[in-house]
Amino acid sequence: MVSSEKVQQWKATKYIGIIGLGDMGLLYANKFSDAGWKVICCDREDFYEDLKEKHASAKFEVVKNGHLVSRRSDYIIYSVEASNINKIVEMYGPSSKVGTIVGGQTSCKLPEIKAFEQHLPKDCDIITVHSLHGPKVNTEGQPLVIINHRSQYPESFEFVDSVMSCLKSKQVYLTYEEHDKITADTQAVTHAAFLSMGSAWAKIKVYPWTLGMNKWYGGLENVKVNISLRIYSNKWHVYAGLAITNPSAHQQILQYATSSTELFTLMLDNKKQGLTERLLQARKFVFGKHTGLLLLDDTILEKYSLSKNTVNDDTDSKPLPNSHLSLLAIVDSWYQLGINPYEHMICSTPLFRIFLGVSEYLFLTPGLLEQTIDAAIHDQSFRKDDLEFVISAREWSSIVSFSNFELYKKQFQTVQEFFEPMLPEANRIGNEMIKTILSHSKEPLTQ
Ligand SMILES: NC(=O)C1=CN([C@@H]2O[C@H](COP(=O)(O)OP(=O)(O)OC[C@H]3O[C@@H](n4cnc5c(N)ncnc54)[C@H](OP(=O)(O)O)[C@@H]3O)[C@@H](O)[C@H]2O)C=CC1
Ligand SMILES: O=C(O)C(=O)Cc1ccc(O)cc1
Repeated sequence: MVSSEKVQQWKATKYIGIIGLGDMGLLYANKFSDAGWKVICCDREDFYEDLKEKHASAKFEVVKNGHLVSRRSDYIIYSVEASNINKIVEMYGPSSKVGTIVGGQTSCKLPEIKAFEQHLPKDCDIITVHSLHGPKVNTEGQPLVIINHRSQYPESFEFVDSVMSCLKSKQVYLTYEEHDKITADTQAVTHAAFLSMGSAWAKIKVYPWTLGMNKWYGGLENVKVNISLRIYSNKWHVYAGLAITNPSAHQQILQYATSSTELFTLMLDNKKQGLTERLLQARKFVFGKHTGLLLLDDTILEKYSLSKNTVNDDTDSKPLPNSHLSLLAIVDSWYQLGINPYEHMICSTPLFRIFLGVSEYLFLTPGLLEQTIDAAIHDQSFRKDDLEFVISAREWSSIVSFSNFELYKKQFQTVQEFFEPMLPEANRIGNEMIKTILSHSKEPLTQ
């Protein structure tokens, strides 16, 4: 434990540098400078004048480029696009002050670590981080991974730990290999599922919340819509970077597409027994040891709809039962890959916990799985949607496995444009929904 005198001395003498003043860089710059650390930031040189003016009254300093940040900082954090990390570290890394500590915020650590090893002077230590949440989520209590990759100075690790402690996040210490394996299981496949839902709706030109009580109605459906649109309201490079640059993620996303295809085929072939047996095995593997309360309650989530309809508007219609293919497929994927999602809670993002929560609800609410299988086999109402969903899941998997950033961007932005008019409203409702879900799960899910 570092003494408070020591921390005060560091705050008075040391500088934290942030290269990349985008959403996450700005979050860190504000948090660290509010906590009394001296912070120097930069973004691209072209933005310097604008940023200097925009942040004129901030507690942190804006400088022209990464060289100027690097030569003065005692801890440098690269908070830039994953696909550019090598180029940017190559550019500014050699300007790092002698003996400084360097880290980054990119979501997959292998390319970042490689870039640091290749371009940083040998006298620099490498201690890198990853906040497992988006820039608008309260940092308190959320997982924050700290990777002590190379430190030759005894105080380096304590220093980074002290700086990070002002985020009040749950600090988790891993190697970069452990980090990348876990986040492939949690983040990458979660995003693949919600990206596929969104692109399926966009392809059939459906805004699901406009169909009244008839279709896509209820708490589980609200989660699907709100989380999907939340992802599409963000920047494509965040999702592309963490999926494409992480080799383990390719396998997870491919399994998700394969599970979707195989379950859908069983539905088309009317193989109720085969479908039931496969899903019961998956349930036993993933939720077999589950005890206690479920994380999510469908009724809590019912009010977070983008729909302007109220139940009374549609009293004659009954919601059509959904096959919930996207949720069946994730539990099947975990089973096929031998992943216990509860073991990854230390490194979970809010979206992953919500995805696990809705899957848990579907598989563990008495009678709901049986009712869903019945609908999947006998009711054709969601067949067209499910077909598009399967195609979308396979498309995303191909794009990721071919490491095609350009196609990823194009596919993402096409869907984004389709939902554009609704994104601000979806974000507002999604934020409220997430707040409610997180406040109902103070303790992370346990088994
Ligand atoms: N957003 C999220 O939810 C999370 C993101 N991350 C990761 O954190 C990193 C940053 O993400 P985020 O803040 O969302 O992304 P942003 O796009 O908001 O921020 C990245 C910033 O870096 C700037 N940049 C690019 N090149 C340079 C350069 N040579 N010198 C200085 N700045 C440069 C970018 O400018 P320009 O836009 O012009 O390229 C941009 O402003 C990514 O690797 C992301 O994967 C991690 C956790 C959560
Ligand atoms: O919660 C999620 O999965 C998000 O979408 C936000 C996010 C994006 C990238 C990260 O590296 C961490 C969190």
